[in-house]
Amino acid sequence: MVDIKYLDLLAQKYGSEEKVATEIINLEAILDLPKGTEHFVSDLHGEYHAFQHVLRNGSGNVKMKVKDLFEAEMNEWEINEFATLIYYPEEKMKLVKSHFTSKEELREWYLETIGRMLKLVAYASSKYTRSKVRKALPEQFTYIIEELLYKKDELEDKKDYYEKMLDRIISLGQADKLIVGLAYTTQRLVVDHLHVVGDIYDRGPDPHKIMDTLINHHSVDIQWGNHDVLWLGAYAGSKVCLANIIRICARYNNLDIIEDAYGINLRPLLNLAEKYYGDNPSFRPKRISDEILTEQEQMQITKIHQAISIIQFKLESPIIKRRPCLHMENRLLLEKVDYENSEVTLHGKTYALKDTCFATVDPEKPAELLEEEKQVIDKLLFSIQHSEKLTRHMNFLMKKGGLYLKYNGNLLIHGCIPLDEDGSMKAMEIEDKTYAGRELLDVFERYVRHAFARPEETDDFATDMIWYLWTGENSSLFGKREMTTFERYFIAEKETHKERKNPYYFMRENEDMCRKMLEEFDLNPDEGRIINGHTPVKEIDGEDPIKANGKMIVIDGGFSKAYQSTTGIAGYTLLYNSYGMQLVAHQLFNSKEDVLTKETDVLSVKRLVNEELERKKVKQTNIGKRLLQEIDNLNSLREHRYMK
Ligand SMILES: O=P(O)(O)OC[C@H]1O[C@](O)(COP(=O)(O)O)[C@@H](O)[C@@H]1O
Ligand SMILES: [Mn+2]
Repeated sequence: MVDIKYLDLLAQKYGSEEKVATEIINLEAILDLPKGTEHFVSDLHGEYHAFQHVLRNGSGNVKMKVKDLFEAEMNEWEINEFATLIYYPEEKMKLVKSHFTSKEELREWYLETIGRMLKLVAYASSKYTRSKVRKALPEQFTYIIEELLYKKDELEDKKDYYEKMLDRIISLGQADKLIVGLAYTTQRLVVDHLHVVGDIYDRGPDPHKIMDTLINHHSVDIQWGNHDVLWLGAYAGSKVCLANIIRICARYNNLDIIEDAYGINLRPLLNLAEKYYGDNPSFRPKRISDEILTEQEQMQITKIHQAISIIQFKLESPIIKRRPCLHMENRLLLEKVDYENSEVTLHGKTYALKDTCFATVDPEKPAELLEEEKQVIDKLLFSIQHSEKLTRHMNFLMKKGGLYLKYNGNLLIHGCIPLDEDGSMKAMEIEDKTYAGRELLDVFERYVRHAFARPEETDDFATDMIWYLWTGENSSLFGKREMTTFERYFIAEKETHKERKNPYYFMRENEDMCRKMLEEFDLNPDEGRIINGHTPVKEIDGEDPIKANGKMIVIDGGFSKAYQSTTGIAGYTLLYNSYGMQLVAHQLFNSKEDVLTKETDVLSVKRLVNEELERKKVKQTNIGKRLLQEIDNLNSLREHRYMK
């Protein structure tokens, strides 16, 4: 049954039969174009520069296209230099231009470079409609570029016309801007859509810059990682999440993110830290190699790190007590400590404590915050909830993000789908109802959205559930039995540091299990795949990121510098274009300067995940389905309004 009101609205939009017909023809043409390229990244962990690099080179896609076009006329060095110009046009142009000694030389370079860039843009845009390409062009040059792009050299007089146009661009001093514009257009065209499979935040120095990049990106979605949810939780009013994000920033020497990027005053916390804490080897910041810190700076961070960790441990206690359904009583560690003998008993075994810093802990009421601690955390919460930039970033995370995504037949999820040992979906009882599998993830997400919409409520169930998503056994984002933060600070025995993983992380090697999980999400197991982040793939030990006969792909390859020694590489990305899926393993990214001066583009090794038997078209994608629906509606409009 056609909804008449809806048709009225459509009729207003199109106005005439010809316009409806034109739109139908247009949409049908789009359906037959090859599917656009999807780009998957995960576990960026604040490594903005490395992320920028894979975005700018389209995971090697830009260079591949340059080679396709120019291999015959350019040598390897020239190809690399040209590719670098596409990645970092402003900086590279400055370097290149500094070598020229005459105006004529520069003019020649402009003519050749702009000519090549136009060819590249034409090639990269061949699978898009003109209107889509137009949107990717630099606004101020749209007209000129379109003239140049769609030129036909055969006509002599036209050739003249184009040469004149290029000459004028150069003489009017517009060539640099045009080159920059064309470079960004190319970057944009090689990747149609970006998926970020979680963990933008923590450990690395620039998550806020990544967020700004994503906000400006033409087409992106995000599957929240446990670290992203931790930041969402803090913003949504969870004090324990807030203590965690500051603790992690202190641990990795990233307090600048809190202070400078988000404008939060850490003075009250520092005062508290100075009052109660001294040096402590367990709390010295990591990652001090790239930045020399004075002894005094290190000491300040060490003290803050202790102060906020103790606040965190104290804040965990009341949540665990008021939420028995979370079954986290074994994490009431401050209560378990024997303060007199400085030891703790875990799973029946007693361990000596080391590097303790319990100056603010009252053994009688270990989880009680001092008045000063209360004030500090309340002030911090007020500041982060009023940080303009953080508000923007968190709203964006909510708008573009979710716990999982079904996209073009695949399931994208940061962590796991909690399973029992026997491979069934692990059930959890929440507020008197039992959930498992997809339903469990859906209810988790509802709590996140509920808490986010009510930032003034700090102790309600939904807010506590965000913390559970960070650290709880049944959390699809964490997926481990317990988070052993306390043990790693205070107990030497490594056996206590182990975080036992949910069976999912072993069973995902099995094809049938992956098929079952795809079905749980109503996806076709013959065609779909699960795309995962979260657990670093240890290439170094021979671990394969492509699992379960290609049904499971794990793309956490270690953008995070802190984890690169475990993985042996510097991150994976996944590309999915009309020909199939390819996994790209990236080698270490040193710096932009290295790329610019030595043309040492990060070496990337590509591996085929699958090849499509027939080139995939837009009509077989999510967007295609939407377009088909639109065409249906337009046909109804024609039938009901114009065909009498
Ligand atoms: O390496 P760190 O800073 O000690 O952090 C370890 C903690 O991070 C986690 O691995 C979670 O972070 P990831 O999502 O990046 O794996 C916890 O399981 C663990 O307790
Ligand atoms: Mn993670």
